Amino acid sequence: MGNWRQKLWQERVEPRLFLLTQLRMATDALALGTAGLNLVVGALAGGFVVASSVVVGRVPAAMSAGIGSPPWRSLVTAFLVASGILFAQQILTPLSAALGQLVKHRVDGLFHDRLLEASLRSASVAPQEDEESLANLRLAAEGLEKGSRTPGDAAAGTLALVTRYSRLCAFVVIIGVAISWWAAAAIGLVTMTLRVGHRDVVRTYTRLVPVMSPLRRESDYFLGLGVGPVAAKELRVFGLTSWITERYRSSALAAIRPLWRERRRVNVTAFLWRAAFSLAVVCLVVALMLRAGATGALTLTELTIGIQATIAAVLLGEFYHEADTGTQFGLIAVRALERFRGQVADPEVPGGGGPAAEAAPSFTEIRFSNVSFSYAGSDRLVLDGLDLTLRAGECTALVGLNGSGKTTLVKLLARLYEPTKGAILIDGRDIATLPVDAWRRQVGIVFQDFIRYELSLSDNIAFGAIERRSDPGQLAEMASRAGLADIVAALPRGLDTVLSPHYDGGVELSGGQWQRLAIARALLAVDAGAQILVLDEPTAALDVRAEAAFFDEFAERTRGRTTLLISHRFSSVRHADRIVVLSGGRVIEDGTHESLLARDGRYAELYHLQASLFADSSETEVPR
Ligand SMILES: Nc1ncnc2c1ncn2[C@@H]1O[C@H](COP(=O)(O)OP(=O)(O)OP(=O)(O)O)[C@@H](O)[C@H]1O
Repeated sequence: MGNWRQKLWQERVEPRLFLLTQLRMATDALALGTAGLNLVVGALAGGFVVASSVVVGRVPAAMSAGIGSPPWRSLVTAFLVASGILFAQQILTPLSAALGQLVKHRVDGLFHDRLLEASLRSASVAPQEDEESLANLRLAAEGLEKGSRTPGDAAAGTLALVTRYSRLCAFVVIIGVAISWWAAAAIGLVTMTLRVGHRDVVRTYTRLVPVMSPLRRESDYFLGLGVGPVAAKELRVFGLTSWITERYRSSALAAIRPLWRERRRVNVTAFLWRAAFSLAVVCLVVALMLRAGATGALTLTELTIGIQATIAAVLLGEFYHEADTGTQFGLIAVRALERFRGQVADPEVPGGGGPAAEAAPSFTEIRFSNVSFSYAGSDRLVLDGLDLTLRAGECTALVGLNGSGKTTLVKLLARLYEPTKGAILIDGRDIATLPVDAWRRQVGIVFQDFIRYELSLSDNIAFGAIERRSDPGQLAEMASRAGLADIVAALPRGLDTVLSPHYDGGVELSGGQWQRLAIARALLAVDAGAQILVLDEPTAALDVRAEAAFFDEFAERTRGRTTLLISHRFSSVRHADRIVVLSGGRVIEDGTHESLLARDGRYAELYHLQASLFADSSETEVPR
């Protein structure tokens, strides 16, 4: 297919076909009913032009024959018919708008489902971190978040076009029948010339959306920082309030500038020739009609019909506010979602389609065999031929400098990404061959950047094994194991308390309390059958006493579990059965705390460095 044809197909035809299927699925009868009603509303406009022209045509005879005469009565009849049509238009137009709104909401509801399904369908998190697919996802969601220019608007707008175009058809046919088909064709051409011009302006603006969106994201970000609670403290403490205001102003201006430039271009040049052409044709047609009227070739009724229909038709050569913004901008989201769906087809996640019910086997070891990995869009190998064996029932600690790849290793273990090279094997079987959901149920993780869900405390714990949500006893037990018993007891609604001050009766927890909650979540996963527990910096926000208590409890509770512990705190790390040091994407040291100290390598260097820092400080905390 030629380039322009492909573009035409992708930009105009495909999204419309998709919309039509959505209309059918969501609103079969409703869409058909609305389209039928809109057809009637359009036809009524033509009927009114004819009826009101007949009224004008009958006035001279009625006036000369006088009140009560047959011409007078036929004038009254024509007037009543015209009034009836006007009345019907007044009733049906708002009804059509209301049905259009119903269609909009139904299609948007469907699109919401489709958007969520597309966003969550990928087993890997790569699409959510890939800038190109993320941009499509944002474009698809943008309109829905604001509630305007949505796919529903595109659907309702498409139906609204039925009114406008049926009105135009009615006027053209009326001119053809009453005056001449040449005049009808000329007026139809003028209307469509003006109309296409207006619609193309909107289309030009829609092409700017992908350009403006990233620019607007920056200004939206500064606005969010300025008005939201997240940065409120720092902006004030660091004296950044005027700087933020200025950055918001300049980024907002930068975002709107492409639109201003384009608006000047299309408004000044493109309209001039269209306006001149249209004016010339309309003047010619009206002049010919008046001449025919003057010579008696047209009756007064025909002349009135011709002039009324011409003016009404030409007025349709405009921007359709109820249809054009919706159809043009709403289709952007439809196209963006289709592109995103293509990008998350995700054939590269092996085992992803397998039956989730197939349980992952129990195992004696997990082996990272020659595993290499680099993130999409980067050539840098974060893991570079890594070999590591985690033995079942053992607690292995992973240490290394910032950026050495510890969290990345965990993400591969959870199959959020697949290795670029090599494999992760459980007792020799590649985990990529297991159904991804079944495998993930084997892994309970506290991520370093765990999520603080603005939901109830019990939901925050239950997310570790959602099927246990209805077991408050077990959720309370997990809270207690993670050291939250006192907190729960003090909360107004106990486990049901919503953890956000933005809700009535909601509360905010401290950083350390949130961390305990994330730990409770992972403990629930383990209780529900996960064989591997991963803790990425689990005690970073805990005070020294809480950390010590956590590890005493932790050692007790996780005995016999396969545990992977990532921490920069050597006081935590030394509790592990085995310590592995990561550097340059590989394991460079492996042993117990004592053996690694005796070896006097990287681990010993980092340990002594941290110990000396604590010894130098006035704090009494030292690595134990
Ligand atoms: N989603 C991502 N996309 C691209 N690069 C990433 C992504 N996540 C991490 N990286 C890069 O991968 C490297 C390893 O990151 P990782 O988070 O695994 O390190 P880490 O050892 O856990 O660090 P830290 O001790 O600071 O938590 C870093 O250079 C980081 O910039």
